[in-house]
Amino acid sequence: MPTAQKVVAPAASCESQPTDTTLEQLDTSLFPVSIRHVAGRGRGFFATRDIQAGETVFRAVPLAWAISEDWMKNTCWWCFAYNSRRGHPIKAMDIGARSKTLAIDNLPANKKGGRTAAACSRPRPSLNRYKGVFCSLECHQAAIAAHGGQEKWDSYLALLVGMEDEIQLHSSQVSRSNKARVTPEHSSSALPDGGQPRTATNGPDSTLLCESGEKIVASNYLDADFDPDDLTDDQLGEWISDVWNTIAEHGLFSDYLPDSSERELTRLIANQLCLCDALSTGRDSDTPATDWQTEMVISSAADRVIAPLEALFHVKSNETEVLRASICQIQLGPTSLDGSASTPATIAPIRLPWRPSPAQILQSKWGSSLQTVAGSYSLLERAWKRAAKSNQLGVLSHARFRGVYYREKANSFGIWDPPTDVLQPTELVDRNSSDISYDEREWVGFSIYPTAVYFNHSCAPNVSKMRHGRTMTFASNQSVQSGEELFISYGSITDPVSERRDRLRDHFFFECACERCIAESSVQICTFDGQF
Ligand SMILES: C[S@@+](CC[C@H](N)C(=O)[O-])C[C@H]1O[C@@H](n2cnc3c(N)ncnc32)[C@H](O)[C@@H]1O
Repeated sequence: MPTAQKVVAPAASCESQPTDTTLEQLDTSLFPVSIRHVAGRGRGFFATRDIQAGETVFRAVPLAWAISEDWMKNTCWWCFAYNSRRGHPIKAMDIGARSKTLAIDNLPANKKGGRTAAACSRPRPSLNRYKGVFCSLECHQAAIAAHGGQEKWDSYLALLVGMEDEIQLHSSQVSRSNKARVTPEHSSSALPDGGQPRTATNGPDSTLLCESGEKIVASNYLDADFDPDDLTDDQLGEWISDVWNTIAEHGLFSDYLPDSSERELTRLIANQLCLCDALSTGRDSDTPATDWQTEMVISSAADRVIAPLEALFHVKSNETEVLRASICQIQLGPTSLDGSASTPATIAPIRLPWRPSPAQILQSKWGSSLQTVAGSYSLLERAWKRAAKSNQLGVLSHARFRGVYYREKANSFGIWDPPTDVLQPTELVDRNSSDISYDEREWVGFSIYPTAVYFNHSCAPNVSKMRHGRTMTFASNQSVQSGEELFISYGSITDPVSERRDRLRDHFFFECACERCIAESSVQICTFDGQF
């Protein structure tokens, strides 16, 4: 999301690979669509009958969302109504709750503003307020209901305030450096090499410094037969989970201050976790994921959303891809934790060769790629602990956090004002006509529409999106024949092919293989058949 959030993006991603039979079950008589598997693109929406231009083909309500930090006072937290000039009248924190539960710790202050002695060992009361607003009392009530009642809503606000407090605290502490540092207990003295900084390794020809000070040519220690692709996502997921246990236990990356777009994503994750818990109350957590997907599509027709809570625990392929890409580098780390550094890392098929120490994680190149996500998790975890009545918030774990993070990273919809798709049907006729510029619209946040995850992208889409309040409606912008695939666009489509494809790669991590790109490209396009 950090890079992708200013782009109109689709929700996406399902982590389990359902069979085609299951996908066919997603047919719903309420919309003229079914979801099928298509070679090269994973799943997609298909027309189940001839569709006229302008017909509604699908509708979705959001599961979670985050309002941009810049427009919090101007955008209704519930219905996304945007008022650029005056903002909205009802402030989330003015309605009763602040004095009761929002202060992180309602400590008595003495007359000079200091705290009493008894209070000194306790956390400071919050100086921050959550800036979110509502356009009406109805929206405010709807938000409370969605969270499962006043107490849970107040706790959620306390969490957001806790995040502000942590950000403020860290801004002052980390203003000089936004990089993760090795804290004393995990510092260089804990390194197997006795404090020598280890050379970052870049690949088979890199060197690293061992305990003995001896430089090892890493390529000597690579198993020539090893192929990271031989490891399944589950195998990698197990190892990733181990590493994250170390990260969480030792509070690694807590020095890292996420930037504003990462904070927005972190707020969205907080929102999703709290809403999921509220929505899941009383549900059978053993319900298979595919049944949840079916239910999600059907409930979408009734403008309801249900929470695919247990789906968060499946390892996401984009998370394992990150590891797979740098797996050779990881194996080049200090070869053992017991000091037998000259023993080459052996590659076990199921478990990777070593569980890195905190210092090794901090210093490894792969570890630094975790900085953003682990730093954001650490921020949320601290805020979670700070929040009054945090037991009302449900459970925060790195598995849940990672589940949402990797699932939604590139798969949210931008919330724009005005709320229409940039591309209108008439503009499709003449692709040379100037696009309504994204600059003419305001990006006020982003949201997750889990039932709309199956729309694939085309640079000549036959479906346009229109947001009505929080509901996203998908309508055909041309006539579509039964059996044809329905495509939306994931952003502006008026750029030249190379720019369009670069943007999709950078923001959504795939090579566009739409018909228009193929027709306009001289290069061979590789397609992807997997799924997030
Ligand atoms: C929002 S998801 C769409 C649903 C997805 N096909 C699935 O099965 O989960 C976006 C993903 O679909 C695939 N995709 C969508 N449009 C594509 C296109 N034009 N060319 C290639 N792959 C595409 C990419 O893998 C992309 O990451």
